[in-house]
Amino acid sequence: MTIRFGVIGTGAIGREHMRRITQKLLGGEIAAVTDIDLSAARKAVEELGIEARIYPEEELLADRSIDAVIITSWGPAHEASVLAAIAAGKYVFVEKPLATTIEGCERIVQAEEKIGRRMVQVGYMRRYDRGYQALKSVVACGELGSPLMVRCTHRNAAVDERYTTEMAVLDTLVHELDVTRWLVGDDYAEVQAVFPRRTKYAHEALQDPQIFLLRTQTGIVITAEVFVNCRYGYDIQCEIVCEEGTVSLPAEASVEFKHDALHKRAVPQDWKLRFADAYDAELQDFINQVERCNEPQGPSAWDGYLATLAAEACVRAQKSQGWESVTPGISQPKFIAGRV
Ligand SMILES: NC(=O)C1=CN([C@@H]2O[C@H](COP(=O)(O)OP(=O)(O)OC[C@H]3O[C@@H](n4cnc5c(N)ncnc54)[C@H](O)[C@@H]3O)[C@@H](O)[C@H]2O)C=CC1
Ligand SMILES: O=C1[C@H](O)[C@H](O)[C@@H](O)[C@H](O)[C@H]1O
Repeated sequence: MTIRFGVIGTGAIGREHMRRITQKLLGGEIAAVTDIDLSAARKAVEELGIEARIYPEEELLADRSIDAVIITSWGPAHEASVLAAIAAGKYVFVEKPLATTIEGCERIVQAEEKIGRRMVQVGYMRRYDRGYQALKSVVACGELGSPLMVRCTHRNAAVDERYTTEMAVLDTLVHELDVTRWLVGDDYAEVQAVFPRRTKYAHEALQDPQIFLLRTQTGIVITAEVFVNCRYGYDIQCEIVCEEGTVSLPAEASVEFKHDALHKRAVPQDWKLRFADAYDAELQDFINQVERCNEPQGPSAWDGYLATLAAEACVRAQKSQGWESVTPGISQPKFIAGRV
């Protein structure tokens, strides 16, 4: 059976996911697309050279021939589309964030709870990256003892004038917020923000770089740096310090040069390439589960809620410069309990 997908939002990553499902992955096809700007949807279909229906979101979600939806619209639009897709009985892959408000995430978690099964997978693709999966295996097997500290770095070469101080959390740090709790198997208790000296390459309204301290419920302390005008490339680092040793995310495989008295290797420049295999793996997993009428196995609505909850506390910490607590307002659904 080929899973017929409807895509909601045909911008940068929406087109990326349409291309990978059409040209690379197995078992899925793009049967319908929509966008708040239908001409953008039409252009995306034409560029990909596929036959797909183009119609408003309401019609797409009412179309019984569509098995599942992929939501790659602008973050604030996610909640409404996810809730409508669940109500229409369609499986949902939604790009991060699950929703841009805690209340929106709670409504989605409760909508799933009402039907008693998972329908949603959130696009926190780093859990599908082989390097992060290797990190998690080492921590989980306990050969280094318990994790005590984690050091993360999330650096982009440059961002434009529209990028804000809050987006450093809501768009960027949110990847570390999801993947780190998954790596150490522990949830956050409190967070703090520290602002170093600003780089001259940050536009006037942007604090850059930023450092976040997060303490988990068992006392693990995570230092997460976000630096979005680092100039030299897209540099993602993660080191976990345990009682008897450390384990680090491997650098992406790339050739090494020894030339002209220098020993050098390339730094990745683009998140699309750095995590290309992880995007493929998360969507192939989603396709496979939907094909078997199984619940999605990737990051759940509950994971998406906890990421947004921590992100919201980080945004509060940006303003207060003090410790801000991370306290869930709802309980974990029973059908998700114990799954990390
Ligand atoms: N997992 C990852 O590594 C990445 C995730 N993302 C996430 O994907 C989402 C989209 O990001 P981009 O593709 O970079 O944005 P974009 O701005 O390139 O595309 C967004 C598209 O959504 C459409 N749109 C906006 N509101 C809509 C609505 N209410 N209904 C339908 N369509 C609507 C816009 O017209 C546009 O075509 C964001 O949530 C972003 O955080 C983006 C880049 C990487
Ligand atoms: O989701 C993403 C990308 O995956 C990059 O990791 C971030 O740097 C970017 O800010 C965000 O849009």
